[in-house]
Amino acid sequence: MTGTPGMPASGVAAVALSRSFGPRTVLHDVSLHAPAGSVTGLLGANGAGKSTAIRIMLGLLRGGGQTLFFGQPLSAWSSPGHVVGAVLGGVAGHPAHQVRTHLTMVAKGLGLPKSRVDEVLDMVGLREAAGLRLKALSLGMAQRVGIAQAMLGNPPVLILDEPGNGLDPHSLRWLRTFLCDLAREGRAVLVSSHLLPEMEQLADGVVVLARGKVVAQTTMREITTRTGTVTAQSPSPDRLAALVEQAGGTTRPLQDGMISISGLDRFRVGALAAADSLPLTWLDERTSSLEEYYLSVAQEEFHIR
Ligand SMILES: Nc1ncnc2c1ncn2[C@@H]1O[C@H](COP(=O)(O)OP(=O)(O)OP(=O)(O)O)[C@@H](O)[C@H]1O
Repeated sequence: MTGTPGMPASGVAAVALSRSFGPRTVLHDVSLHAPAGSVTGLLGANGAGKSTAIRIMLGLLRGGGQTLFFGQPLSAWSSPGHVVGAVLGGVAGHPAHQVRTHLTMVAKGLGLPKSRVDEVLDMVGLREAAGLRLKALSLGMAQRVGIAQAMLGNPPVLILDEPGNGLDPHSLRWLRTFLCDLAREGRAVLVSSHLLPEMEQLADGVVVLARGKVVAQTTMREITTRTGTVTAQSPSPDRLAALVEQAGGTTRPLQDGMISISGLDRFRVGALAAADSLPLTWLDERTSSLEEYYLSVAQEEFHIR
């Protein structure tokens, strides 16, 4: 594997994706990296460009830029189905075909034995439903069949476009566990979504798209640690505020001698108070949610143009 200078050789990396429909540019210079061994969330409001970016990455839609799968463009791999599995919503098969028939046809196209169909059906917990016709599948079952199909070639990269849409809580939990397990096995999993609480539990890293541009790419760990808020209460709130501000934090008075502190974590605040023999009657730290982070970086989405 040779790779391309400046582009990550692990997982899937897209550089400078762009696309216009007529005079309208809907993707501008979008670059993102979904590393191996983790789940990366591609977040954005309706129309932000998530599906367009994914389709260009998969070579299903023409567009500018380049996408590398483990260092190589998809066209350089002899069998793309063994490199990337895609779940783009629904099952693209004949509605009258049974699940097993459909998957067997796809497996054949990939040069895989019939036994692989049973393996992927077991993987998604659908062995019992193998005889159902595609048109009879519930939304959750259809999503699992789509995932089984994507997993036939045992690809190291899985890309899913809004896989959680319309799923009930059981199916959502199943999906979350399944995708996390795939990532722990070393695969790169890229998932687009606007379900922020769901992504908060699922993703290791996020890329935020707003109006066709990447406005942030970071890890969940960064989000929850960097933007936390500490609340502290002391009999001398002014003294505590002065200590915090001298140490580089910012403070805001609340009710009952409480102050809200940002820029320092609770350990630092506790240590500052102890060093000054200042009693604390309350000390609490609340980490930021993905939703708060998302709204802070993608806030222009809500400006009326
Ligand atoms: N074939 C097309 N012709 C014209 N405009 C299109 C076409 N496909 C997408 N668009 C436009 O491109 C923009 C991005 O669409 P895209 O489907 O990629 O967004 P998205 O983030 O996936 O949104 P959603 O969450 O609603 O699926 C939208 O404004 C959409 O209307």
